[in-house]
Amino acid sequence: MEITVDQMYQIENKGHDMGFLKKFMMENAGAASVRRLVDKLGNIESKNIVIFVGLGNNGGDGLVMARHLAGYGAKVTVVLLGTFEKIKTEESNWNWSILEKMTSVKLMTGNSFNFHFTPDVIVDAILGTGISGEIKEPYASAINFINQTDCFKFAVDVPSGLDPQTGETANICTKCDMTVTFHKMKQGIPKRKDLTGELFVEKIGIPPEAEEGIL
Ligand SMILES: NC(=O)C1=CN([C@@H]2O[C@H](COP(=O)(O)OP(=O)(O)OC[C@H]3O[C@@H](n4cnc5c(N)ncnc54)[C@H](OP(=O)(O)O)[C@@H]3O)[C@@H](O)[C@H]2O)[C@H](O)CC1
Ligand SMILES: [K+]
Repeated sequence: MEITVDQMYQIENKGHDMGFLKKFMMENAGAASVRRLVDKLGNIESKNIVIFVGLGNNGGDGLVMARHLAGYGAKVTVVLLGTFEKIKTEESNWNWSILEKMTSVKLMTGNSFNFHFTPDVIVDAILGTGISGEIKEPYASAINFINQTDCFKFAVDVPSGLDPQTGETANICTKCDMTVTFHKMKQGIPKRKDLTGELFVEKIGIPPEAEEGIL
C-alpha cells in the first residue's frame, strides 16, 4: 500500500500522541537503515562513512545512524548542514547531544566538504518528507558534492530533492544506490527507481491503531 505524505505526518503525530514518541520512531528508523546498509555491504568495520545531515528529522535519522554505525566500528563523519543551534526538533537535538559525547564520531558543521579521505559510503539524511521548493544552500552544495563523489550512496527515507508525494524532483536531487523509507511507501517514491536505487520499506514500531481514521 502507498500512502500520501500528509497521511504519514498524521500517522506519526497520532502515534506520538499515543505515547510512541517521535524520538522512538527516529531510533527505529535509524537502526533499521543501518541494518539494511550492513546487510548490503557486509563488514563495514573501518569503512569511511560520511553522513550529510539536514536540520529536520530526516537529519535526525542520520544522527541515529551515526551512533549505530560507530557501534559497528565504521569511521563515521557527520556533516551538519548548518549550526547545531538551528536543529529544528527536540528529537534531533537529543541525538546530536549524544554524538557530542562520542569521540568515535567526527562532527563537522557548515558547508566545507574537504575531507582528507574518499568516502566509502555517503548517507543522504538531508531532506525527507519536509522538502519544499527549490533546494537552498547549503543543502544544494551538499547534494552536488554527493552526486560528484564516486562511492556507495544511501538515502534516508527519500533521495534529497525528490518529492515523496509527487515523484517530481527539485532543481537538483541525489542519485542513490539504496533508499530505505519508513512505515509505508509514499506515493511518489517508487516513480523514480533511477534515483532511489534499491528501495526498501521498514516498519518502525508505529502502532497500527495510529492509522485508524487516516488510512
Ligand atoms: N515517517 C515516519 O514515521 C518518521 C519519519 N522521520 C523522518 O522525518 C523526516 C521528516 O522530517 P521533517 O523535519 O518534517 O522534514 P525534513 O527533515 O524532510 O526537512 C525539513 C527541513 O528541511 C528544510 N527544507 C525544506 N525544503 C528545503 C529546500 N527546498 N531547501 C533547503 N532546505 C529545505 C526545512 O527548512 P525550513 O526553513 O523550510 O523549515 C527544514 O529544516 C522524514 O523524511 C523521515 O526521515 C522521523 O525520523 C521518524 C518517523
Ligand atoms: K534524504
